[in-house]
Amino acid sequence: MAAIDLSSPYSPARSSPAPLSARRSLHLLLRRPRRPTVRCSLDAPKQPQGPLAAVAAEEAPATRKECYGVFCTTYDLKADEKTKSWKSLVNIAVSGAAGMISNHLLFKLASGEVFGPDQPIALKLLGSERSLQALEGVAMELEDSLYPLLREVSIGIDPYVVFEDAEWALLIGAKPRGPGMERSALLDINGQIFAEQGKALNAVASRNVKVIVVGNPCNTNALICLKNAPNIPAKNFHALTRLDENRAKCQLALKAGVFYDKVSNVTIWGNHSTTQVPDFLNAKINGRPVKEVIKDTKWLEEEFTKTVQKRGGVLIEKWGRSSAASTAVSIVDAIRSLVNPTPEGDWFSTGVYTTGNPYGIAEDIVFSMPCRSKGDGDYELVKDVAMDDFLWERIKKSEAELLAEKRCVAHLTGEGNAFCDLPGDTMLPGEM
Ligand SMILES: NC(=O)C1=CN([C@@H]2O[C@H](COP(=O)(O)OP(=O)(O)OC[C@H]3O[C@@H](n4cnc5c(N)ncnc54)[C@H](OP(=O)(O)O)[C@@H]3O)[C@@H](O)[C@H]2O)C=CC1
Ligand SMILES: O=C([O-])CC(=O)C(=O)O
Repeated sequence: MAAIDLSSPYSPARSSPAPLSARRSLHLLLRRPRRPTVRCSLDAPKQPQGPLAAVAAEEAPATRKECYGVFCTTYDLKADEKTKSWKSLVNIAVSGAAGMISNHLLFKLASGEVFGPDQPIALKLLGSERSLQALEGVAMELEDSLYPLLREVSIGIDPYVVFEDAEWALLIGAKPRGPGMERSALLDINGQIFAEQGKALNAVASRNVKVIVVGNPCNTNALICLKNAPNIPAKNFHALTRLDENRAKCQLALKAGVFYDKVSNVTIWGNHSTTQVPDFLNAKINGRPVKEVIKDTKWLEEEFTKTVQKRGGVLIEKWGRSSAASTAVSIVDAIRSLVNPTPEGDWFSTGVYTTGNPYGIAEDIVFSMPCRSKGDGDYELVKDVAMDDFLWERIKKSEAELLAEKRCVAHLTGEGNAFCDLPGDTMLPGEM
């Protein structure tokens, strides 16, 4: 059995690379000032649940060895033939972990389909006071799923604790835009969340943490986050536009009558909003330019573009809630595109910091562009894509929207007073 230091606020498996004899445990991590980690069981008899469990345990003597359930079992992985070739533990932080997208994503992460069957992971789940109880439920479901690669689960409400040593941060939690709410108000409320989380990542995450911002408006949230994390390379921050790319591939496949694995080189340019530009000029079907395969230019310019831009809203009308499962799949795709080499000749779309971009896009915003990866978690921009007037005109509109969003959050990026002059038709894909 691994020795357990209950006087330490951190678990023995916390540092990375973790010893392979790492303890599998479920922690409950609460607000600063940091407290001793509480190891508790979600089904422990006579133990209070939720925040009370932490309080009760905190009052307990430091030597009290409370530990229940499967996450407290100590495994000597070296002794297990199957795990001899496993890599070091990877710490993955997820915010909005009790939300709908996370409810799909966490199980994919734990199954091994994202990082691979030889990659043990620790999940560090960020919620809030309002979601802590639900977060415990999520942790219980993870517990009951018996994933061999899931070595550690922590839940908490303080990003400075939950993001400690995170090597990936999947930032999903954000307030949804309610009826009658101005987009500027949404930018401000969510911007504050991402400013705080950027600061927390800057303070406690791995220096090379890769950050994928999902919570909307994700491009500008990503910009706010990176501006508040000056010690982390700006290049490491992404805004999720992979769902838009997947939606575009699906529409092109439908129109051409092919399966969607025949569609490649699809770029989403710009903002994850209704100004996004799905690029059919450079996209390919069966290795041939889309325009050679789909001769209906009017459809490409009008219907295809609009369908992709508004897909999220149509789905909400039908389903009554926003895309959650397909968003989780697209987060998986986005991560896999960074940890696996991009197939020869192809690329993927992701919203990245524009500094030094070769396309003439305004500097200092987060803009979706075509990228490639060697599979090391990093990426490079694809430089040789064609541009025409149709594409460029629309790219400039999305750029203008992002520049307006940026002016609106200047108070959160350290660039002075905010001035909000957002274009009237600015909308998220999920809005109609
Ligand atoms: N980029 C993309 O392609 C897509 C982005 N999205 C965006 O992802 C985000 C999450 O979506 P989804 O999981 O479906 O949403 P849910 O409503 O299911 O969950 C969102 C989570 O956000 C958290 N949250 C943070 N701050 C607030 C707040 N002020 N008020 C209310 N909730 C808050 C809540 O968790 P807690 O209480 O724990 O903080 C909640 O669990 C949304 O912003 C959505 O617009 C959705 C689809 C596609
Ligand atoms: O607007 C939303 O919350 C949903 C969204 O981003 C999408 O479906 O692309």
